[in-house]
Amino acid sequence: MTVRSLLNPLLKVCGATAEADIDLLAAGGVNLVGLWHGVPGGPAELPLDRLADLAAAARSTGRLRPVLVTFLADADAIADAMEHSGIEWVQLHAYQPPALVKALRQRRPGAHILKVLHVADGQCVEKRLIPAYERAGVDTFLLDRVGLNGQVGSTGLRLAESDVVDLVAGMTIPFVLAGGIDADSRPSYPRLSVHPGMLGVDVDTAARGGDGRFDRHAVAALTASWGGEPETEVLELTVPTARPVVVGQEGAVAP
Ligand SMILES: O=C(O)c1ccccc1N[C@@H]1O[C@H](COP(=O)(O)O)[C@@H](O)[C@H]1O
Repeated sequence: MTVRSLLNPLLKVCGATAEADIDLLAAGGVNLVGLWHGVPGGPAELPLDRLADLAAAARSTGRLRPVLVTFLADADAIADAMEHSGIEWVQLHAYQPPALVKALRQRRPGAHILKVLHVADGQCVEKRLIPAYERAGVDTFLLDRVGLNGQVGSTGLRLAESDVVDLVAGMTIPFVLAGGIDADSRPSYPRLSVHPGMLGVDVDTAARGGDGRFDRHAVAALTASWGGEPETEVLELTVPTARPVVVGQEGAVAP
């Protein structure tokens, strides 16, 4: 086991669809790239072979870790996509139950499972399920806002720190913050951004320009504000005052 110290959160950017996206995000200092599979009708949806191509392209940069982002609710289909693409991190971005997490954990024991918790009208929809998700094998929770019409994912709507700070206090595993994160939003999270359990931030809308494509200036502004340190360098740091995270095998991060 390695004790890991993060000076800044990891930066994840979601929805790459081309090798040029991967190059832009890697050059911009991003740590994790979200690749969609099983997001029906989504503009960044990838068939399995493209998922595998882009995952390989991300790994080949030496700094970008691919994350499968999915609405799928079938553990075997998710595990098959992970096996096919070689992706070890998965973001369950919908209302998949703890039983699915448990089944996926059995199929992929070394995977890093991120489970999204949705916040609507200031309340976490899955609040009562948090202990069950932890027992089922979730590694990290991802906090995101539900859109005004029930939209899930890429709402561009900011979470209020006061809505989630108590929620985070009851968790036994790390969390990633999402929902309208941009280069100016860090001061809105004075407590969460220094919380020992905060593993990273996840961004879609604010990484893009007016044309909907990733924009290198927007990505550079996110990196400057939120961090995005190379994981390999982070692993070598030992700063007593930084937030500690324990890293087990490659890709498995636990508190
Ligand atoms: O980006 C999407 O459209 C998307 C689709 C399906 C699942 C997740 C998706 N994105 C996630 O949305 C949040 C926050 O996005 P934003 O910065 O508020 O636009 C983030 O967790 C993305 O992974």
